Amino acid sequence: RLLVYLRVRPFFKEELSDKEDQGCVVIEDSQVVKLHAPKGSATLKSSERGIGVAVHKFSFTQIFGEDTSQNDLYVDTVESQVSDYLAGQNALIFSYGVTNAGKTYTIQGTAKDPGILPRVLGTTFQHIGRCQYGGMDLKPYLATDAQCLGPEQVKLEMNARAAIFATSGSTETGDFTFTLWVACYEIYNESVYDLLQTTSGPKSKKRATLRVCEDRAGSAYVRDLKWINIHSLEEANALLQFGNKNRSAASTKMNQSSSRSHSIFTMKLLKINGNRVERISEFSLCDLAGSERCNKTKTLGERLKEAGNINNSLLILGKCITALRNKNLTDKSCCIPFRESKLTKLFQGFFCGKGKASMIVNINQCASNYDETLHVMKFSAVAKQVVHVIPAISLESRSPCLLDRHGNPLLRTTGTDSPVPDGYVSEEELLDEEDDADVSILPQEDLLTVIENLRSKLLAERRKNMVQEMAIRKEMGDAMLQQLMESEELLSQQMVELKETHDDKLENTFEMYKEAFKEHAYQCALGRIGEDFVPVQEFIAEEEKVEVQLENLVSSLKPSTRMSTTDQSSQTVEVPLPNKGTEAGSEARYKRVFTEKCAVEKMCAEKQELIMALEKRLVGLNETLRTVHADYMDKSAELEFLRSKSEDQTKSIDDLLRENVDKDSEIALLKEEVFKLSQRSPVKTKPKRGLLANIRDSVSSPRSTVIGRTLRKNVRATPTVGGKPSS
Ligand SMILES: Nc1ncnc2c1ncn2[C@@H]1O[C@H](COP(=O)(O)OP(=O)(O)OP(=O)(O)O)[C@@H](O)[C@H]1O
Repeated sequence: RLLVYLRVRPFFKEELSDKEDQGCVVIEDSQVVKLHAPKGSATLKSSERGIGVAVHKFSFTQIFGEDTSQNDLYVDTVESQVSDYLAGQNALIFSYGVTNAGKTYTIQGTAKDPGILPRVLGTTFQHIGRCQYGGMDLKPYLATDAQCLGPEQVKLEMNARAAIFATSGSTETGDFTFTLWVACYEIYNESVYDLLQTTSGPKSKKRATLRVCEDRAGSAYVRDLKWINIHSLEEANALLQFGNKNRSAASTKMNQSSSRSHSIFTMKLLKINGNRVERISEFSLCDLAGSERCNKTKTLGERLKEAGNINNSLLILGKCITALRNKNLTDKSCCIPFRESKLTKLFQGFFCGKGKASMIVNINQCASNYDETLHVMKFSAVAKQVVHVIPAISLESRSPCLLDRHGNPLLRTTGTDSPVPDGYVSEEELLDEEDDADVSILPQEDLLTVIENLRSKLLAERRKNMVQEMAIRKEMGDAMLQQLMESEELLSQQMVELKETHDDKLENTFEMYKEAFKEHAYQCALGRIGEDFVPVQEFIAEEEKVEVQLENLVSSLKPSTRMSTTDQSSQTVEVPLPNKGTEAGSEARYKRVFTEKCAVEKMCAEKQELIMALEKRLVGLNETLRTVHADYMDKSAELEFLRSKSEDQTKSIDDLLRENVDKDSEIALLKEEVFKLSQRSPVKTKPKRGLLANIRDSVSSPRSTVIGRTLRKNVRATPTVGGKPSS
């Protein structure tokens, strides 16, 4: 079985302060972990709608919590594979997870706390000890073989070493039996780049891309990859640094894409007996690109590009792993789409008997990453069920072939020879050589086979492209739909918020008016009280005075009634006139009342001003209200537009899917037709150039339309009249 380990990264301080710790990852025991969907995650929302569940349970070969040291991880995961590698087996370790989950930390580690790779190198050098092969003339060749280099080539190898280590590269000679060669490369956007390439040309020069080819036995290798012979752990570390520097320099050019490229470090250990290479074992470590599905913040254009390339490798890896799990393979690997990406092409051997592969899954525990982490875990669950169904090839049958400096077989080492006949050129190599070799020199049967192969390859390629396009379109459609749904949700949320603030504002305004009116009424009442108010003592004093005056009046009237009426004219009626003291009191009272009246008037004027200001504010608020209302109407219209657009998109996706189904059936028909034609018509030997042109024509236009193909076929099938084509 494929060994699948899980490593959980500890939280960073910033993550804790951002409340990322919501108990999403719960390690039950050394093999079982539970994932709890946090608030706001799509998983939780779906589960609330009755789709899926909020808690998932996963099991692994072994789980490493956040306290696991680099050494413990190494000992428990890789050490046994390193022992196998030193004994001659091949091994592959790859790390998988989202960006920032700790993949690079696990593979490379830090200077203080080295990861798996430096530890593997350390163990290897410990094993080799002083038994190193002194020369530099035995080097790995293609996928599994070795080459004996001539003096000139050795010189070149020494220069390559010197360019990296800045030393002469000379080594002591002695009784050595091992030699270690390493290479380092990355795959970005389906292009392979050498990370040990020393730049000699202009800085702006584009990095050279390398090709993935197959050797005679069908094993994949990277052509022209730089292999460096290293003699110590220090050299290994220096080389790693060199590779990392190259990677980061390139990543700035590629828009910080280091986490979106797969970086692979491969070492080949040659065991040498005298001047014979007894065996070669390979150990590869791959730091995969971040597995996030790029549907969060990227623009559609970017997403399309990456969905079609970088993540395509991961997609194909996922497909291969799923197919490996599903298929009970016997000896065929054709159903597994290894060839659909560079990464899987290179990994293929490890799933088909070349060696053992194991995967370290890295996750962080952040709530905001939950959905992506769940995706990673689901992938891992499938991977864990992969069984290495093809038995490992025995060491004897893997004895390398030794070639001379020109690549011709020098001598066969022990073990059974490869069943592949000498002079056999693999299809891949044939295609690779297409630019500089004339295939028409091949015998007729071979040519026919090549044509057949090319034709089926072309069809497969077209089909693959179509399927890929469909997948991309579907992903795009889903992403757009998701985006539309999100914006719809956002807009309705905004609307609710707008309504709420609007209501709040209205309520505030009403309250303000109410208060103002209350205040106004109160002030008016106060004013009225001020006008009518007479202090009680004054009132009583006044009452007493009136009584006294009345009494005076009554008493003064009494004698006059006793007098004759004739005297009435001369009689002076004593009208009670205010005495001096009473006059002064009235004046004072008048003054006080007047002052109070003035104060009240002033207060009234102020209140009037306040009312005016409030009225003005009310007008302003009404204006805002009107604007908000207009905004609201606009947003509603926009929402309506987006909704109808989304419906259109869904409709067009449906059309495309339908179209693709039609295309599939068309391909099937064409295939049938081709098959019938090839059976019906005896093959005519065509002139070399013409045939080559035909092959090139059919190979060089994989994207030509169905109509184009039909036309070509018709032209070829046109009957000839007197040896000349009829018009
Ligand atoms: N187990 C761990 N213990 C302590 N720190 C860790 C651990 N794992 C990762 N880190 C730290 O977390 C950060 C991110 O890790 P790393 O760069 O390895 O993530 P990654 O998955 O490789 O990201 P990318 O895909 O971008 O390369 C680094 O600073 C690393 O030092």
